[in-house]
Amino acid sequence: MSDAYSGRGNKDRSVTKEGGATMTPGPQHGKARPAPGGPFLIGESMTGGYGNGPDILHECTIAVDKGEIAVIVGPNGAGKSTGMKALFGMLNVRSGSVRLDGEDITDLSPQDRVKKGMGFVPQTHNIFTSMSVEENLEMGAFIRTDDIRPTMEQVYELFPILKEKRYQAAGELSGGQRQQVAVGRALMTQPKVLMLDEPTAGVSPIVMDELFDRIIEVARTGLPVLMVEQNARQALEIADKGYVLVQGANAHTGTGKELLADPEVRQSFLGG
Ligand SMILES: Nc1ncnc2c1ncn2[C@@H]1O[C@H](COP(=O)(O)OP(=O)(O)OP(=O)(O)O)[C@@H](O)[C@H]1O
Repeated sequence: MSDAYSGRGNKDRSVTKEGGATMTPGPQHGKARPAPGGPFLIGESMTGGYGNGPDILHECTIAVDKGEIAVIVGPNGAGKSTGMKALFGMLNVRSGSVRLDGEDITDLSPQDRVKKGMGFVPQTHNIFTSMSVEENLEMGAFIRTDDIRPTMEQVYELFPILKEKRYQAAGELSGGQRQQVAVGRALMTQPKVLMLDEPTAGVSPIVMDELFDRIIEVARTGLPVLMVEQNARQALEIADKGYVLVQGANAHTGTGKELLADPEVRQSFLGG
């Protein structure tokens, strides 16, 4: 049983009781099973903050495994984005560690983490607005030296509207389409794990549902997806694993289903 799954932060009030959890949770979008050596990507007991500033994260543990969708939810300012940034190497992690496929990457730069297989889509400024859709995808593949066209075709298959608009400036697209460009751009590196910071920010409920469908499709290919979401209820519905963060610490951890059914989570974070 992995500590990460039950959340090791000492304030964690996991709905999944220590030792009692099962590793076949929720929707289970992919066929892959969790590796015996621990989750594919894990930030374990991360404590840290920005620069020399105060700690924002307090022994925060976040993990995602192959074929899974893991979501981070919680109130505004809880440290959700900060948790993602810590995993991606954009934060000073003062204690705790980050491991990718069993390798300790705590000291690697974001650039080196990309080379190791991390795909990260930040919350804002995640596309080049004056460039065409296709140029954005090409930019995404900048670290590759092999033929990128098959990957581009896969992205166009996943997001057909992008193929239609491939010569259009990305800045002219709708909010939901821009998010598709951002996700597509990250997929162009052929990442081993995909991290999305609020992929549905500012889009309509219908577009949100569509984006979630595409994200499920991505996860079904076996690619682990970790995302921060404001739309907690909808995100937990598609989550194999959910983390509720409060004040930079794990407050509740469980399968999406478990969290949705937990009276305290419902009361405090899902509007009853
Ligand atoms: N670049 C930064 N430098 C210093 N402090 C920051 C920085 N970014 C965020 N913070 C602080 O870290 C805390 C957590 O912010 P964070 O953006 O991680 O929360 P969040 O849960 O993602 O919130 P939201 O849902 O509003 O996006 C806040 O107190 C915020 O002011």
